Amino acid sequence: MLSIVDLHKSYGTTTALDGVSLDVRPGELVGFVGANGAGKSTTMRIAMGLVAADSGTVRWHGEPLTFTARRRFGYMPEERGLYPKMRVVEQVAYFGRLHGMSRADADRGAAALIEQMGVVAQPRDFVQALSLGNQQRVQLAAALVHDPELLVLDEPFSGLDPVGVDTMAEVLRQRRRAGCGVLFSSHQLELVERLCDRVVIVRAGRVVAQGTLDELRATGSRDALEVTVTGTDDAWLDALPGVTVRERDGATVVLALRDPDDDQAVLAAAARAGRVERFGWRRPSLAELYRDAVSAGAGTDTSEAAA
Ligand SMILES: Nc1ncnc2c1ncn2[C@@H]1O[C@H](COP(=O)(O)OP(=O)(O)OP(=O)(O)O)[C@@H](O)[C@H]1O
Repeated sequence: MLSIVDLHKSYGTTTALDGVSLDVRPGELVGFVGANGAGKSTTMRIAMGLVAADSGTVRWHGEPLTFTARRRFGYMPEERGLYPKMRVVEQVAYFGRLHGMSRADADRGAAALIEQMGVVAQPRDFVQALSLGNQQRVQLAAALVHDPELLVLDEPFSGLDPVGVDTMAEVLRQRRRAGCGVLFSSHQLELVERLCDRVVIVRAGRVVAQGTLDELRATGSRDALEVTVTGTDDAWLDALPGVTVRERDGATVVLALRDPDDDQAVLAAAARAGRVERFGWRRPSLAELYRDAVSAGAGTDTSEAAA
């Protein structure tokens, strides 16, 4: 297990990290989300030993991280790091050898991964001749070739086409099944919601929420009531105390109820006003949970470390 504990990091007067703690367990996909500049890349760089923290620790299975342990990690940096004048398979195999693989194993592993990642290229093509999305697939292959125990991926989905996203997601699921822990950052919250076992939300260098989606739902946004009524305007809502309109879209309103047991009164009022086409509770999406967590005053951390 990777344990990141209370990382602090400043660049001059800019506080990049202000006490970030998170864990990544074997066989677990953890989504790392937060606004631009929130501190995701800095956390990942410190975990990979590329940047020194001002304070805090990074542990691997309870021990301080060593160079040998880090060789068992796979990393996809945000700034990417391919050699443009190397050929595609040669490039991936090179990363394998850097992680201690024999030439034969690295060559074999590289060729298999290039195929699995669906890279559109000839083996003898130079990396620089590939489209950005294909370079990104090569970059993931380079992070995976030595069969790492932990993957740290900085925005692996950005810039991929929909098929590339599916391929990348399936590869990550496979690694999870094989017991690999995965920490990846992303701004694509629907994807994170679909893929992750746990989510860590960071804001201005602090973790403001972390846990499974159910844990976040238990402490974050309450469920919303979605009602579609035709043949009327919104006036039927006026007489309902304790009901707030969160969203409106044509005949559909999304409501927050102070007392969830008032839902039957809402249904009765809607039926009196017009034709009720749809009525039901909706669980908050990760996007809604995220908005709640990063809004001022949020501070929900359901991790054991925070308990
Ligand atoms: N090398 C650096 N020198 C100075 N400031 C830096 C450096 N690296 C990061 N920062 C600052 O630290 C803060 C955190 O940046 P970081 O790149 O970790 O955010 P992020 O969450 O990865 O953002 P994004 O989603 O845009 O990639 C930002 O204010 C950034 O400007």
